[in-house]
Amino acid sequence: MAEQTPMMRQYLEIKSGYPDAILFFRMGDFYEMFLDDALIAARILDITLTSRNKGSGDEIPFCGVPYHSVTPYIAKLIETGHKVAICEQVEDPKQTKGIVRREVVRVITPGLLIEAESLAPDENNYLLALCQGEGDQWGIAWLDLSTGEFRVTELNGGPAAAAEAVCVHPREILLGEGVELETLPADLRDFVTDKIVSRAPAWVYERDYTRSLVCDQFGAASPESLGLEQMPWGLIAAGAALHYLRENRKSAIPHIREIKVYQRSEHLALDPATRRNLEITATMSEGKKNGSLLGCLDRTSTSMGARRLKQWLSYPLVGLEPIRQRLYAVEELLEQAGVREELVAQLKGIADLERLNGRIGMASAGGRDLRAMHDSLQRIPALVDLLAPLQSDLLRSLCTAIDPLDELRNLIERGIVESPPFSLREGGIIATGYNEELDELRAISREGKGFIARLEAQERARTGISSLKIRYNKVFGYSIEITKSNLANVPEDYIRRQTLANAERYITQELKNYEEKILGAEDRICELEFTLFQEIREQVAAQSGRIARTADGLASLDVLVSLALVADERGYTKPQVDESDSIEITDGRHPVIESMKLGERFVPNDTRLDGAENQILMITGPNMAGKSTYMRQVALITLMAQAGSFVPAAAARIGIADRIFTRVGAGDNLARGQSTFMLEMMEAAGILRNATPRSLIVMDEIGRGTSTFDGVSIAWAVAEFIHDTPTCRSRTLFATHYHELAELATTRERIKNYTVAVREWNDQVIFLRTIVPGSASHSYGIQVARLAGMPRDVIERAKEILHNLERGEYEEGAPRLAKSRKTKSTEASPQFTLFESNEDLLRQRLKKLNLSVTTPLEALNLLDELKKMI
Ligand SMILES: Nc1ncnc2c1ncn2[C@@H]1O[C@H](COP(=O)(O)OP(=O)(O)OP(=O)(O)O)[C@@H](O)[C@H]1O
Repeated sequence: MAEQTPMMRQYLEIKSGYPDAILFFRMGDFYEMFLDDALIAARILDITLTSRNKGSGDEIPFCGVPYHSVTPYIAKLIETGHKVAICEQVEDPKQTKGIVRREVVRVITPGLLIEAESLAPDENNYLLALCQGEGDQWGIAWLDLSTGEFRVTELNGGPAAAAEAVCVHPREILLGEGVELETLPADLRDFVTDKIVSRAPAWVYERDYTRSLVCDQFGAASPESLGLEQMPWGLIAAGAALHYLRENRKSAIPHIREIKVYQRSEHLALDPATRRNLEITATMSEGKKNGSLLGCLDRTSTSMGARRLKQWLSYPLVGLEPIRQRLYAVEELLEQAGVREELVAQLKGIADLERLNGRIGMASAGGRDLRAMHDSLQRIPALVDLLAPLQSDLLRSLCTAIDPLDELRNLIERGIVESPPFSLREGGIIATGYNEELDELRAISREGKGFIARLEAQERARTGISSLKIRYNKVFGYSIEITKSNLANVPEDYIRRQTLANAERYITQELKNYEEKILGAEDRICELEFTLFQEIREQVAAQSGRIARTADGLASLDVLVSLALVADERGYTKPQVDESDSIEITDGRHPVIESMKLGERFVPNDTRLDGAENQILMITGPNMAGKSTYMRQVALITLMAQAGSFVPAAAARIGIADRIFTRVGAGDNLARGQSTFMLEMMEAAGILRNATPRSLIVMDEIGRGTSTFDGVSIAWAVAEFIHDTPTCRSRTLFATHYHELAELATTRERIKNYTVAVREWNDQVIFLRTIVPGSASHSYGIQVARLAGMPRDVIERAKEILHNLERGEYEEGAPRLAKSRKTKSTEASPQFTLFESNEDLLRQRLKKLNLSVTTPLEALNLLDELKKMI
């Protein structure tokens, strides 16, 4: 770098402190970027790249954006994963000799965005800090700077930590300097790999330092008083997040006032695969809200409500009482249709108070933000009146939490004009009557303007020049403009100020005097208005705790109203939630498929699951019959009930589940070097390890990713394990194309067979979509292939092959199934035992019998068993 002008030296010095950010270097009305930053920014922002010292061999590439329209440029850089450091001039250039002092006042990172334009209204924007503790303990802290939400927890093991991180869905992840991604547990590494990872210095992850940061931020004497005594790693993660925040934000964050400490066991556990498979908040194929459960249930009126609904569906409850409270509230809002409608009308007029509160707290809110706060608060008294007569505990407590904040509303009403300008520096924000001095200055300015008009008329009369005009211009101030043709009539006391192509501009002493008075007053007005505005904003910020509580109450209210609305429109019913082990659903429907109205009427189905007789429902049935839909519908109804929603069924009793597991379909994870089948087995293994008798498992075609014999053996053994293992014994929906598995119901008392009814007609299959007891005899795969438009020749040939296979015959060049396999494998491997005839099994059973030690009762039982086998 040859050019070392003082300015460039200053730039390089500042830039060296922010190597991983694009430095926006303020120069007058522009932010300039230099060198590599300029190359990156010019490409992403599509702006012109130029260079200093052109042609000298020491060219310095640079580009710039105007300061007043910087937000979209920053947003674009952030969107593409960059950080932006804003470097301002921190002294008045007019008062400075030499180079003006500059400082970075803020670093904007993806996880620390607060600008409304850069944030999706119905999505939180989280920064997640991870800290690995001893014994594979993980501290996780996550915060949304835009709303002030801050949560912390601790988890045992990489998979659990990864599952939580997936659920939080952060925009940015914070790790300690030196923590190599390769050393993270596989699940976490996978999660972190394609995310934006930022680093905090390693020394930050130190107990005393983080402890003091956390206590300081939340005004606590000790971590104990915050409920963090049992979470040493959570505390460090929280402290690291606060450190990062302070380093980058460089200003107070008063709206982050509460730290919510939670345990994973407080919520229905859903592993990442299950969240994906059940399409709870996003569709599997496109990752979109539309088409997911959230999309189907979201009728909220505010962004706060939309975000809260997402949280409720992401974190369903397991506590009976809180679930019931939500359900009672929805029930009351469902019954009170009139109140509900009026609540919706009020809620629709309420802005995003959480984010407004954040911007006000961080002193980045403008006049329009304050006014939006005012207009929202104005709706609260009516809303509270509507809520006051309602009876349910939850609605009553929301009614108390929602605070009309009258004095704040009055303050803004008195202080801020109805439609304030965007800029804070150019006046026009503060209402008349709010401040005496301001009113006086405005009178002077107004008077001055009247004077100008009078002077213009007076000078026209004096000179006889009817085209004479008094003009104002930012550089030259006021002047009298005379066109060239009238110059002969210019009086002697006019002093020339500026020459234009067709005119001359003059000043008079009188005009100069007034100019000073008016412009002086206008400068003072802008200054005073800005000060007054800041004072008002600070007074509002001082109440950020009350605003946060109100916003929180409104968000929950909005969700409850939305749930009631959907329940009403779609005929959902209130589930009876209890601590039994039953799931009993009458006429259940799949909420999303039903709402899509695809042309086919949705056929409702019943479900009965329990720990005594109906633990595992073994569902066989043709392709395309509706097995997956049915199983997902049961899982979704359970999840909805535990989130506090009514459910798509005529009646439902839900014994609370601690976890829902799904093993559905198969997706490759080539990045991790695992095959489809490997992944399927890993997921299944995870389920068998973690499921409890309170869990709900959905197993859809387990084992189909390998050969038939291997697959059926695995499926069989998995079903047996779930049935026989006391610590697992979960309520299970098990769909399979291996019709052999239906045999399990004869030997396992809690396995029941179901199938999806179809009608055969003219070699075609008609799906009736009804789940009935019994098992299917074949899959109708070929008929489905025909429906899918497979060439007729292929269909005919497939039928021929199937026919031969079913008769145990095979022809040269055609597939050989059981026979070929059996001949290859001479020894009876365990999987073949499944297909041995009942006679073989009978023989084996009798062979093992030792009559000398068998009691008469045992003999009788055995006889009974053998009889059942045939
Ligand atoms: N109860 C129902 N009422 C109406 N339509 C249904 C119902 N259940 C499923 N369907 C429709 O049938 C289609 C196939 O359902 P699904 O995928 O559940 O079948 P499947 O038995 O799991 O098939 P496969 O075994 O081939 O995976 C779905 O796309 C859905 O639109």
